[in-house]
Amino acid sequence: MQLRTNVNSLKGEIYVPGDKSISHRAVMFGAIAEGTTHITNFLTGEDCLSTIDCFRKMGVRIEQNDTEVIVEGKGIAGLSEPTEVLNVGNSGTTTRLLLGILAACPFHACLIGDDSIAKRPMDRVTKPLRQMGAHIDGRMNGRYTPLAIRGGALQPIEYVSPVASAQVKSALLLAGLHADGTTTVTEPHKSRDHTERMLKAFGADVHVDGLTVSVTGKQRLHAADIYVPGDISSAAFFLVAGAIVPNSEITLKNVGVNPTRTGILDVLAQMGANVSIENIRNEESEPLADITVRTSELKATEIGGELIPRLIDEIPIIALLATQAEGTTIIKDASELKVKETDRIATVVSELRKLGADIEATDDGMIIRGKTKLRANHAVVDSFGDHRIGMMLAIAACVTEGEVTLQRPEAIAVSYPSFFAHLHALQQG
Ligand SMILES: O=C(O)C1=C[C@@H](OP(=O)(O)O)[C@@H](O)[C@H](O)C1
Ligand SMILES: C=C(OP(=O)(O)O)C(=O)O
Repeated sequence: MQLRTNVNSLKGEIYVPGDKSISHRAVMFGAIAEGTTHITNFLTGEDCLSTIDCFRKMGVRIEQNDTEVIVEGKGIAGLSEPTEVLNVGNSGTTTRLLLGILAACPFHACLIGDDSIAKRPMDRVTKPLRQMGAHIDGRMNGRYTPLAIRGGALQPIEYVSPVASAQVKSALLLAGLHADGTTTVTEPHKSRDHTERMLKAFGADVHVDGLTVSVTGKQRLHAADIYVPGDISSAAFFLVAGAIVPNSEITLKNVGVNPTRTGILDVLAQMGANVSIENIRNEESEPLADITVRTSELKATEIGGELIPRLIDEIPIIALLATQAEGTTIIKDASELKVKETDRIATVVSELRKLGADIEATDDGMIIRGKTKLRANHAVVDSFGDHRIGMMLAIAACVTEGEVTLQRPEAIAVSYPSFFAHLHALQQG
């Protein structure tokens, strides 16, 4: 696909699609709850459709009409043994959270995904789930898909996770809901807390104490109505675009601003971006706001430590932002990037270099020197099948002089099917 380069201005108002993390959870929790769950502003990205497909294969009735979803929950005991393999597609969240649910189900299920999923470590959940009593087998002793699981009676666990991962935390809490006692998970830094918030909305007893979360076992969930806020990880592409493209002003409406997800806003502020956040509402469950960004003079910054889990999926687009900031930006403590849809340290560095960026990989992040005028002489860049790399490159092209072709742009539909429609609308604005 030929990308639009050297864009003069981006102007307008965008409603980014629903949050991916929250959409997955709404379907999963709805499926194992008792009663009918109504979901609005659901993300129709491929990852969330994989989650729906897996639960339908276990006998759950799910009606999906664009962004409206109705889940006929049957309770955990109402799931049935799938006659087909469960295909998680490209979705790490589906794989890991589903394993947590299946650990409590007394039947056999097989999980497969695409080539990217087959490279991502699943032992971070299969090991503790085995300790709780689930029978799991798979390639490389259960490290990689394909995986087979037979769940059943579970013991609780007190788990100290080596990584700040909401997927690990959520998988163990979901298993813990059905164990015989109290399960606790402690993480090194706080990861996104959508599971904790949504379990409460489904009537569960969840206790949060700093970095430790606990659930008592043998709990039942009760159906809830869930409104999914706009995904800040999708908004991030236009927050950066608005800051770096000349003559721009973009308002992003109804964006989720849960504090465990707003690291990107902290970084934009540190770098001097012209961003205003208005109309913050709904703070009890999942807070929302309208965010406006205007073209900005940017300065370099350092990003690491507890900030990393609060912006982990935004690092590719933050790397682009740093190429347009004066000075040296250092991103560290981010080795988790190596086990995402691609090794995002390697793919960000290789593809931005093709556009002339001064960027180098380190063991746990990258170093970016700015400000660089990006230029391309018929460059061919590649998403490598990673949606966030694809979107980052489309925004990079907006500030590049020359011609840029993007390979495998279709990956973007994993989390933001209307991305190019929104980008074009802002170019007309
Ligand atoms: O729980 C979630 O919904 C997610 C958690 C994060 O992964 P990790 O748990 O691996 O950090 C994030 O990168 C992913 O996009 C979604
Ligand atoms: C890492 C991501 O998702 P997942 O782990 O669900 O594949 C992402 O969306 O950037």
